[in-house]
This record gives sequence, structure tokens and C-alpha cells, in this order.
Amino acid sequence: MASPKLQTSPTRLFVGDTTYGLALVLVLLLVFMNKKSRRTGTFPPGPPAWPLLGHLPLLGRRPHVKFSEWSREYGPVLGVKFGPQQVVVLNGYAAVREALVTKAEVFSSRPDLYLMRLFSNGKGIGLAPYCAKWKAQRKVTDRALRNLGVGKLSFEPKIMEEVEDFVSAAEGYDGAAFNPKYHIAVGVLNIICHLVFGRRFQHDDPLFVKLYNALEDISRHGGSAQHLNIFPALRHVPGLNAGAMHTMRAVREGRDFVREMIGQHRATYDPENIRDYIDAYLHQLQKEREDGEKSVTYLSDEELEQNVFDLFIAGSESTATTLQWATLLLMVNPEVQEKVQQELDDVLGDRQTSVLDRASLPYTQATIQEILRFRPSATFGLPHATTADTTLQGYDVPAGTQVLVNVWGMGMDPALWRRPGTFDPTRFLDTEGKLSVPEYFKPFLVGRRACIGSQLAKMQLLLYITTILQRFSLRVPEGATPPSLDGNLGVILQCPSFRMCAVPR
Ligand code: HEM
Repeated sequence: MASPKLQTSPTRLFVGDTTYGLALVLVLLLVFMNKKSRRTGTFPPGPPAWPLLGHLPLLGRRPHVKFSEWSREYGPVLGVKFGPQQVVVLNGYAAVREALVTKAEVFSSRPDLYLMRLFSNGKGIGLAPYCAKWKAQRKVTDRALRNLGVGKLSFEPKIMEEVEDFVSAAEGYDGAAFNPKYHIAVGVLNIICHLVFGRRFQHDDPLFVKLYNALEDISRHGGSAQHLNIFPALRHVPGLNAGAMHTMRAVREGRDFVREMIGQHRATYDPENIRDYIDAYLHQLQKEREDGEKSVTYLSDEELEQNVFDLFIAGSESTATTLQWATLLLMVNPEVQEKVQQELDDVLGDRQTSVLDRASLPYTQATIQEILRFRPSATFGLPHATTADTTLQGYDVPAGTQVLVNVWGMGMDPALWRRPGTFDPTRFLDTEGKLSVPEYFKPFLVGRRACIGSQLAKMQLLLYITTILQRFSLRVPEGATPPSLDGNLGVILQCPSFRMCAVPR
């Protein structure tokens, strides 16, 4: 059979052109879609997620441990989903540095989460988005803390007053078992009262009790309302909004207290005698209002109220919990405790410690670093958010992505830390016994949102721990079993409740 003759009729040509045209459009579309899917395809990797809930059902009770495990399989920059929200979790210092330092301009904001709005409504230092208004709050606060001598010798007596109060309380138990939590918490709270209000309170003062209870409630109920950050609509479901309601009430009570104290300060304000943080802020506010050249000030009464509240929220529980962990870890590691005591006896004798002694107490300093590494109270710091499309370690991270830093994971990476699960202060000493803190250890994080109170926190840890160990040996009560050292992750990594004997030395 003769082969059919190729015909090139006009119709065929048209059909052929259409086919080629369609094919071309298809190819272009595929190229475009491939580009688009590569965009989402280069979002940081993570394990397969559940429909609707994302990775939430896989996190368990210790998400910090789970993220560390996943990062060993998928790399230090994890992409996960909390319900519908895409979240990036950073597990290694290189990624943390690139995000929070090198690309600080893009990674320094905070996500717009339901509970964060309840707390601060975009105001203050800790939870506000990264913008000119936040920068002004951070600047005035940084400067005030410096001028008030935080981290320096002049602030020491205020801390020591509370340390001595703890010592008296512990002496009162006369070596019998007690839970140190309350005695630590009231002291730490009073130190922030010194800083912001210029005074301390008796523990049974109704005002102080109100503040203490408000902060306790925020911690307890705020931790149990986290699901509302992911599914805010659940706040309308009766029963599921109980945590948020309690948190709101506690926030209101805490705010009332702060407002009252600010009112008292206004009434007694003297520009020649700046007593504390509130005075320092009022001073700067007045200066900026009077400054004829500037038409705008980002400082205001509402911002001051939120800043004060933020200092309490961010500074009290984190420090008190670290001190609780410190007493627990020293109690269950008697050999570490004895070495610290030996160093204190050799260097200080009966003399009280001072921040100036830091350099002569390398083992003690190493022990404090190890406490911060082993059980970092601020396990995930505070959440960050990106303000523009960007990249991190080669992955795409879209604008508005929530970014968490696994501070716990940074201290537990087996590639960087030998036997990370062992409590061993000597890892922070060099071969000559001098303190040596690696660059990748950052319990207060880095960059523009790094902890504003790190100097105060370090000072408190030093003065509390050294004074307690100079006066007492901490012992597990006879017949008692020490608690698990896992901790309970709420807003922070809470130390389990435990009792100890403070035996006078
Ligand atoms: C052992 C005690 C403490 C630890 C472990 C700790 C740790 C941290 C961490 C990891 C962050 C998050 C940084 C980030 O978002 O990148 C942070 C933020 C913050 N901390 Fe601390 N902190 C402690 C004590 C304090 C104290 C004593 C104060 C104040 C009196 C304080 C005030 C703040 C504030 C206001 C922020 C938010 C800073 C901002 O958003 O610009 N912290 N802290």
C-alpha cells in the first residue's frame, strides 16, 4: 500500500500551529509552576506533616528534644507546620547567627499571635514588632539599665539584700527539707521592683502579693492557652478559652499595679534625682516632648506601662526558674557542689562575693554556664518573625514566617558538645583551668532582640549561687528520691517541684 501523501492543507497547518502553540503555553506554564513549586520546595525541610494539624501531634511533651532529633535528620534549619502556620525552627548557631545578626533587619520582628496581642497589643519591648517605636523603647530601656548600674558594683547591694533574705529563710528551716521555689521567686521579683520602682516590698504587702499572684497566673494559664496562638477561633468555644480568660484577668491585675506605681512616681518625680527605671523613662519622655526640633516621640505613658510589665514578665520567671534549676542540679551533683565550695573557700574565705571576683572564680563561673546550657529556662527564647521574603542557609523563608530558636538544642548538639546529656562544668574550662565559653553558646541569644536583662541575670546567678554555697551544703532529704530532670515545658522550661535540705556549713 502506497504511503499516504503528506498533505499540508490550511486546516492542518492551523491545527498544527494550535498544537504547537498549546505545547508552548504548556511548557511556559510548567516552567513557571516549577519555579513556583521550587519556591515552596526550598522552604526548609522537615518530616511529613499531618493534614490540618501539621506537626503538632508529633511534638510530644518535649518539643525541644523532638526538634533536636529532627534536625539531625533534616539539618539545622527545620520547616514545620503548627496547624496552618508555617514555622521555621533554628537548631544550630550558624543558622542563628545568619538570621539574628547577619540578616537582623529581616529576622528581628515578632509574630502577630493571639496571646501576644493579649499581653502587649504591639506595645513595649518584648513582644512588639520590629519598628521605629520598638527601637525607641529598647534604646531608652538599654540606656536606663546601664545608668542605673545594672551588672555593675553599684547594683550589688540591692541583689544582696534579697540573697540575704533567702539565706535567713533557709536558716529558718534549720537543715529540714523545704521547697526553695517561693523563697527564690519573691527575691527575684523584689530585685526587679528595685530596678523599676526603686524599692522592695515586704512579702506580705498586699500590693506585692497582687503582683506575685498575677505573674504566677500568667505563667500557669498562658502556658495552657498556647492552642489559641495556632487556632485563634477556638477562643469562641466555651471551655477552650479558659486559659486565655484567666491570663487576661491576671494581665489586667498586673497592669493595674504597674499603673498605680507609675502614678506614684509622677507625683514625686524630681529630674535631679532619677531613682529607677520609671523615673529614667519619664525623664526621657519629658526631654523629647520639650525638644523643639523633634515633632515625634515614640515614648508614651502606655508604652512605659507595657515596658515595665515586660521587664517583670521576661525577667522574673526566667531568672527564678534558672535559680531553681541551679539549686536542684547542685543538690543532685554533690561533687560539683563541693568543687565550687572549695574554690569559694580558697578565693574568698568568709568574704561576700562581688561581681569583681568573677575572673578569680573560673570553676564557679563554668558551673553557672553549665546550668544555663543544661536546662535553659528560655528554651525557645521569644518567637521571631520575618518582615520580608528572605533566605536562610540556602532555603527560602517567606515574609511573615514565625521563626523559633531552639536554645536547648544549641546546647545539646552532640557535634559540638562532648556527652551533652551529662552535667559537667569542666566543659567550660580550658586546659589551664581558665573559663572558656565557645562562641556558639548563647543562652541569652544574639542580635537586636537579645535579652536586655542578661547582665542583671548573670549577676543574680553569681551572687545567689555563691552565697548559698558559702553558707550551706544542699542535700537530698533523707529517703527522698530526686525528681526527674526533664522539666515541664510551658512558656519556659519549668523546674519540677522538689524539696532540699540546706545544711549550714
Ligand atoms: C536567666 C535569666 C534569663 C534568661 C535565660 C533570659 C533569656 C532571654 C532570651 C533567650 C530572650 C529572647 C531573645 C530573642 O528573642 O532573640 C530574652 C528576651 C528578653 N529578656 Fe531575658 N532572660 C533572662 C533574664 C532577664 C531579665 C532579668 C530581664 C529584665 C529585667 C530580661 C528581660 C528580657 C526582655 C525585655 C526581653 C525581650 C527583648 C526584646 O524583645 O528586645 N530577661 N531573654
